[in-house]
Amino acid sequence: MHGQLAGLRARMASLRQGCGDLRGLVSTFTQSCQGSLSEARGQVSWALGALSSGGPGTQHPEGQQGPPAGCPGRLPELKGNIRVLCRLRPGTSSSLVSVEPGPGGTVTTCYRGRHRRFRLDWVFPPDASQEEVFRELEPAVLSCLRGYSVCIFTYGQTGTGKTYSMEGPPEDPGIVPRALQSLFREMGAGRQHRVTLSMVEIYNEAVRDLLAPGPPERLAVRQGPEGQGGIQVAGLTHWDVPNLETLHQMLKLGRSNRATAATAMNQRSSRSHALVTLTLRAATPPRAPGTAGTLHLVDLAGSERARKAGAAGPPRGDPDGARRLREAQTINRSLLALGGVMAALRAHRPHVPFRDSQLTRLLQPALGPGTTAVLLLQISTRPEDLGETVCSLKFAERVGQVELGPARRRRVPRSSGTPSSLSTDTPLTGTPCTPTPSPGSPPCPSPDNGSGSALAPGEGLPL
Ligand SMILES: Nc1ncnc2c1ncn2[C@@H]1O[C@H](COP(=O)(O)OP(=O)(O)OP(=O)(O)O)[C@@H](O)[C@H]1O
Repeated sequence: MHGQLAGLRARMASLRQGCGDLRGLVSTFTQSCQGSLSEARGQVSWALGALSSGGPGTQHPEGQQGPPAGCPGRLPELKGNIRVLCRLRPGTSSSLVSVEPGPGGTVTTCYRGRHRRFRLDWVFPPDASQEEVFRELEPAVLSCLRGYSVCIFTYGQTGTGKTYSMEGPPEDPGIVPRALQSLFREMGAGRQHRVTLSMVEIYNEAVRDLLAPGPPERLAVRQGPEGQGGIQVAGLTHWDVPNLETLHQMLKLGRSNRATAATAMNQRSSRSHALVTLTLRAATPPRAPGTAGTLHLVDLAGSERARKAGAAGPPRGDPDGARRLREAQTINRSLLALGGVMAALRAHRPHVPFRDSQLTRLLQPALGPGTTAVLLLQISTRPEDLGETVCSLKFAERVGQVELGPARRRRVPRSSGTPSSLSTDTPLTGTPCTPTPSPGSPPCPSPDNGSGSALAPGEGLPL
């Protein structure tokens, strides 16, 4: 009898535990349904309002502004298109390029006697401040805290200000430092999120870990396990970031490891594509699944015509010139591959050639269904750059037609390990650690266990 009673008690306890688990799940599910419903309601009412008042760009009744840019409720985002912002580099102004700045702004060019007008989601004039540019991106950045995947990438001819917009000088910081500050401010002192960072560059088609404890080595990129999608980068280090200060130090370290060189077009030209990935995993109530948002900040190397950039036809025995030429060729090839991917996505082709370059392979999860992507196009107004300015604008206009679908939040099971970097659905592996890097000296991580971390136009683009 005693034995049977003890058995029954144990079964009762386990049933109670099961009931508790179930209650937790039901309550999270209800909350998540309510959140999605109110988001959907907001989208529908905003869309109806915009339709009845004649579409986007029309005046809203007083006090009834549309949802802020980048928020899921915005009308153009019902289809989840890639948003395209355009920033003009300050410098020689020319009557051949004129702009109507602001939302739904335009850039008009006159090239070889032909006028063309490009409409973009937002146009920033040459005197736009770093603050103005970031204000337009901030809602998208903050949505990562709620589990959305956001990718912001800069694109444009060499020397047009991509790194300036992304990083900015210390006295006038750009998107990356502002985004980090904004995220940490939003999380507040009683932080509910675990933040993880990784940083890679693609130099001459080699993927390198900019935050590796030793000298950056070439990392292998491969497809994730069958059926789980995603990309894996073997040996990539992910770092737990305890605070904003540490994050800034790590980014400074990563930037100093990035390949740059002087060219005829830019004294400090980035010779590689740089990808910074932050994963923000929400701490969750017991037994409930959490969310893991991802922010990808991508500073692409600039497209360049080899001759103009001083990289063409190096005299014999000029190793630097030969190196610049090879860099320019690989940069242009990978940007061409990006154009190919965008063209396939735009046309909803069943096969998207993500495998054509390391850049597109790494960007695959960031351009997947349900992600939010923003392209910041940088252009020059100098008459001698006009051909490339028109080329970049054509590229951007077509990118703006790519539909990724309405943004979706990413849910993760409670017990997952290291957050994935560029992946939305790859299993999480690795040994996270809490580094305390000091400027100039690499932090001391426990790199991945070797099984691979989940990573989740120039001339004539094929669009
Ligand atoms: N909005 C701006 N205000 C002030 N200076 C700017 C601005 N945009 C660019 N610059 C300056 O122009 C120069 C080139 O900018 P930057 O290095 O950011 O170009 P890039 O597009 O990243 O070039 P690359 O592709 O060669 O790396 C820098 O000296 C930068 O400070």
